[in-house]
Amino acid sequence: MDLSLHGVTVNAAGRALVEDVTLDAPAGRFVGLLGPNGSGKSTTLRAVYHVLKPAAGAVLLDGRPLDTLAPRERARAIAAVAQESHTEFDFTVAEVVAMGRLPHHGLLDRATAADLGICAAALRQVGLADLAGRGVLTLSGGERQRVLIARALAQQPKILVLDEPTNHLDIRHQLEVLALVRRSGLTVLAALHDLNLAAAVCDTVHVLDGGRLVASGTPADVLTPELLADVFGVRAHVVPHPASGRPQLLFDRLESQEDSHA
Ligand SMILES: Nc1ncnc2c1ncn2[C@@H]1O[C@H](COP(=O)(O)OP(=O)(O)OP(=O)(O)O)[C@@H](O)[C@H]1O
Repeated sequence: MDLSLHGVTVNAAGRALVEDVTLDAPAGRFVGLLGPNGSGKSTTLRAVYHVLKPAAGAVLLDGRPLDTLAPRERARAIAAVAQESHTEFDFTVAEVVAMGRLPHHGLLDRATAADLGICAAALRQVGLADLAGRGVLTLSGGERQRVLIARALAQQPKILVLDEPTNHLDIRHQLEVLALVRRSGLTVLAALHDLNLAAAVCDTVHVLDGGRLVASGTPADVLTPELLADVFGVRAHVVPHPASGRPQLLFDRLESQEDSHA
């Protein structure tokens, strides 16, 4: 399913948090949303998973405006893993993942054998099958993050919206989760802070700065030393990864940046 944003503006507290954002996430592509802290990544994603309503513009699924879809239709199309989504209730891991099946049933319907199979497969995919009976409050931050990804996969959406999906994950799990999401074949729109991971995994990236899109294209086109200096205020060298050929960034030490300001 194609996801596109057309001129999306989101206002709050009397100002535009994001303004006139237009981007496409074509079916099956992994699209990264990059930008410094406070640049509007989460706000943009919230407009996509319908927690915030754009003041102008539209979010389109296969060309249909998101707000013309019924809530259940939206929930079947889009699964989101938001930043710091946490629960105060001590549900088991299996119960949290089973919540991903709700858009496919009524709230009071019992889970079918097929649902249980889908949930078990999602937990296996994130490497947490052994923790199905554990209370989520007893999990580490990284384990909890993987449970939320399993819940999103169990939802069997067409589009995955991920806000910092590798937050809390160690390096092996960062690579595994992103590879798993890529293999899923779903349309993915993900806010990512790690620019090297973004360069390794994204088909296209879009960079926000001060609530506006300032660059869009392939990681190689976008992640240039000039953009990294202008938008992130860092000096970086871009080198090809020796195995994949994808761009990788080597950052200068802070001292040498201070020297350059002297
Ligand atoms: N409800 C709100 N009311 C007022 N300001 C808000 C609200 N939500 C977000 N903001 C502001 O909007 C800007 C963009 O926030 P957002 O969370 O989208 O940025 P981000 O790029 O995801 O940042 P980070 O990388 O730090 O997670 C920030 O300056 C933030 O303080």
